[in-house]
Amino acid sequence: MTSEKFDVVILGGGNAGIGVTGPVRRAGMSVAMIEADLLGGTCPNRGCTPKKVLVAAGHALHEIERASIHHIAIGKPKLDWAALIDREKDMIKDIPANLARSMAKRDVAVIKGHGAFIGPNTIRVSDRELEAGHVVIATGSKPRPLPIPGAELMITSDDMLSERELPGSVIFVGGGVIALEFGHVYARAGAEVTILEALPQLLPAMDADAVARLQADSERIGIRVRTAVHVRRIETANGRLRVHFTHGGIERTAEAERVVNGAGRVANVNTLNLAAGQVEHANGRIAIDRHLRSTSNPSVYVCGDAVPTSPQLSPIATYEGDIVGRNIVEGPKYCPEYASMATSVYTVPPLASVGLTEAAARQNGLAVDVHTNDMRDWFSAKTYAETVAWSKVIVDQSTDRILGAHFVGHAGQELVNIFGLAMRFGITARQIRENVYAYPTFSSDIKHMLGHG
Ligand SMILES: Cc1cc2nc3c(=O)[nH]c(=O)nc-3n(C[C@H](O)[C@H](O)[C@H](O)COP(=O)(O)OP(=O)(O)OC[C@H]3O[C@@H](n4cnc5c(N)ncnc54)[C@H](O)[C@@H]3O)c2cc1C
Ligand SMILES: NC(=O)c1ccc[n+]([C@@H]2O[C@H](COP(=O)([O-])OP(=O)(O)OC[C@H]3O[C@@H](n4cnc5c(N)ncnc54)[C@H](O)[C@@H]3O)[C@@H](O)[C@H]2O)c1
Repeated sequence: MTSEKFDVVILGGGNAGIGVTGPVRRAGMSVAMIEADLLGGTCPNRGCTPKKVLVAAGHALHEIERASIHHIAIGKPKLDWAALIDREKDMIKDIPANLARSMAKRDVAVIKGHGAFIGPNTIRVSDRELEAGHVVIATGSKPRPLPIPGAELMITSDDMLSERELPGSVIFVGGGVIALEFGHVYARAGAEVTILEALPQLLPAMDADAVARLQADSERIGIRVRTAVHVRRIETANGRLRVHFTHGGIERTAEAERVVNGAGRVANVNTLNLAAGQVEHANGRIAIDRHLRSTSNPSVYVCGDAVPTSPQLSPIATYEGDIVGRNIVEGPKYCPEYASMATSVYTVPPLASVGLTEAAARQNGLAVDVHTNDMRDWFSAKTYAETVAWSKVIVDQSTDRILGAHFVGHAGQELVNIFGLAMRFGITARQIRENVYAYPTFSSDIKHMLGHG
């Protein structure tokens, strides 16, 4: 076996891995990227992008549901699920080839196959051995394996994005982002949806008041939600699936055609032979320092969903990849900063969030002004007949800076970015209020969301 030499070998060609290539190639380093499956990874092929195509259809159904408020008469809509899945697949089909072209243009050697360590600076892929100055682990995440009998009967988000037949009923184990986003699409398409969440609150990391609004609107469209459950086992029953769980100390069951693993995702690092790479890890979590570097092997960096401590989001994967790339070029100088990273749960209406929740701000002992608004009576919300239009903005009393902003509906998935920008660049609540906004837009409501100062 011959050994090839590269300055940087990247394991994984998703957002994180691609993010690394910019800085290291600009510095003239030689780069190999090993990708076992589709270039682009989860976000464009099995995540954000195809999911949003389904969400857009759910949004259209939501608008149709409220057409009568605008005095538009429409018959009962009928969604052709198989055609929708075909549309989704068609929209993403060229992405891996386009990315391959862009990596070739960047002079990145893309190698197809599964890479794993055979030494601290050596990676094997098929019958090739790559000697690397630096190795980057950008291998993403996979659904959390659940240690319960019948776990193998569950499907995953990958299956939901591919199955051309709409199931009549679905149970989600876990009430996080995947359950809510897909649950909204399925419920609007006509499926019975049940969500079983272990903790007392859906979307446990999100602001409790925002989640309460979203839960109420999810129940309005027929989604059954049970929180604080303990899922015990799953079994087949007359061609369906039966989930056994306890709720309030009482044994219960729920049945559906499909049961989905929506219980979170864990770093996909267990087939990398980390021991051979001298990469310290415990329970599937690689030990890293604040520069995203392995604490035991200084040649190894980690970025994206494979990082066990940061939010698993596509822009964060790209951002961490860029930081790792810059740390490889300049030495370990840069640390990721997550405080102003906005995120959105693409339900219809969406829940969008940036910064601290109210509970976290209060736990930190900060003196805060909390501006909460139910905006359903505001002109903009009434114009569009919004079912939920809610905001909460948390402002630091001493600095007048934004600490957190949370929205349900009211174009919150767009407005949240304005608040992320304000947080990142220290724009104060007063300055946000003073800005002049195009009218009538949802953004023009921002100044009213912040009270009168
Ligand atoms: C259903 C779903 C919807 C989502 N929606 C959103 C959203 O709307 N917004 C958002 O911000 N985030 C969303 N996410 C999260 C987002 O997709 C991820 O955070 C992001 O894609 C992570 O990028 P990554 O590069 O770290 O990992 P990935 O994109 O998963 O890339 C890792 C790559 O490594 C490859 N690989 C793994 N092991 C090896 C190996 N040993 N050798 C070679 N290659 C290997 C894999 O094949 C994969 O291509 C969603 C996720 C899911 C599952
Ligand atoms: N819009 C987006 O940005 C988006 C969309 C989809 C997925 N994602 C990413 O993908 C990742 C995975 O999504 P997800 O929804 O699977 O995870 P999640 O972390 O959002 O939610 C998992 C939920 O499952 C619960 N849970 C865990 N074990 C359980 C059990 N045994 N029984 C019942 N409930 C259980 C958790 O308490 C949590 O509420 C997320 O981290 C998210 O960042 C992002």
